[in-house]
Amino acid sequence: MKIGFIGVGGMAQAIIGGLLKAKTFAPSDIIVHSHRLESYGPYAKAHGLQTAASNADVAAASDLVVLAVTPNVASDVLQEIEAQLVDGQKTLISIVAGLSLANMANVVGENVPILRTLPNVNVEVGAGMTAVAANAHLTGDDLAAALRVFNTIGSTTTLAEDQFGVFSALAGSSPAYIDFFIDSLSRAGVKYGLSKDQATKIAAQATLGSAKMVLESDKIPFALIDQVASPGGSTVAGLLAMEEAGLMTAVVKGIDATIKRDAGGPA
Ligand SMILES: NC(=O)C1=CN([C@@H]2O[C@H](COP(=O)(O)OP(=O)(O)OC[C@H]3O[C@@H](n4cnc5c(N)ncnc54)[C@H](O)[C@@H]3O)[C@@H](O)[C@H]2O)C=CC1
Ligand SMILES: O=C(O)[C@@H]1CCC=N1
Repeated sequence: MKIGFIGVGGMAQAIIGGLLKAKTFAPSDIIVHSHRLESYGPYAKAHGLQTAASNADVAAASDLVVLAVTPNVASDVLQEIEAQLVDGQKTLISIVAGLSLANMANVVGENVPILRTLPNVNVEVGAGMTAVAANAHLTGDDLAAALRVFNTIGSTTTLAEDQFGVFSALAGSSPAYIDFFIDSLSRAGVKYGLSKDQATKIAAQATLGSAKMVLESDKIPFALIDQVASPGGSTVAGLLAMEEAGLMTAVVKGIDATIKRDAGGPA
């Protein structure tokens, strides 16, 4: 089975990196094309991937065709590959935020099996979180093959398309927000004399462990907060100071802005 990527930017490289680490595909079964050979050529060579001369050539050579371009060019690119997809023999996988199954079918035809996905950058280390929605033509072994791509590089969840906006904020964009939090913790460590490198490792490991506790213990986050905050202790003093500075409101406002922009609002 061959998988082709149209667009070889940050997200496509995160997916390819995860797939290579998980050995889901051999490098020679991954085909790439983007619009600037000088940027994707050296990347493909370094990882032993095949390159194609055009978007249409990627689609012609692949069983799974991953659309990984920015939303503003997605429709034009789909028009370029429509002839390769129209007979319904290949599966189109989109990672484009805000692009619906109906939008895609309007361009490539109603018979094409399509998986709409919204992965996050953590797929690169096999710890991704990907939302998926399949159209009616993607079933059986073809659906299993498309889902396997994302199941080998993290978790997947099937989602109604009208929930992709909130998912995109909570999982697609949130690695940036969580990294912002880790960097803020780390900076506070630097304020008190730790080196940036050591403070970042400490903050990142604490974040990783806390996420594991939420996923693996049967406790909700608030119960875990109470477990850490000793009566009369330092943690409750910190929590109250963070809340006075508006941490929860800041996070919710950030998610509001993310969802608004994903829905086509102003930047
Ligand atoms: N960065 C992230 O964490 C996530 C991104 N996404 C989606 O992934 C898609 C790509 O995002 P990024 O990788 O962040 O952007 P990027 O700007 O890093 O990559 C876009 C790629 O598309 C290529 N491209 C542009 N026009 C093209 C054309 N006409 N034909 C072929 N290739 C073309 C560019 O050369 C580049 O390789 C977007 O639609 C975004 O919504 C989805 C989930 C998470
Ligand atoms: O920033 C963006 O538009 C994309 C969508 C989710 C993550 N990155």
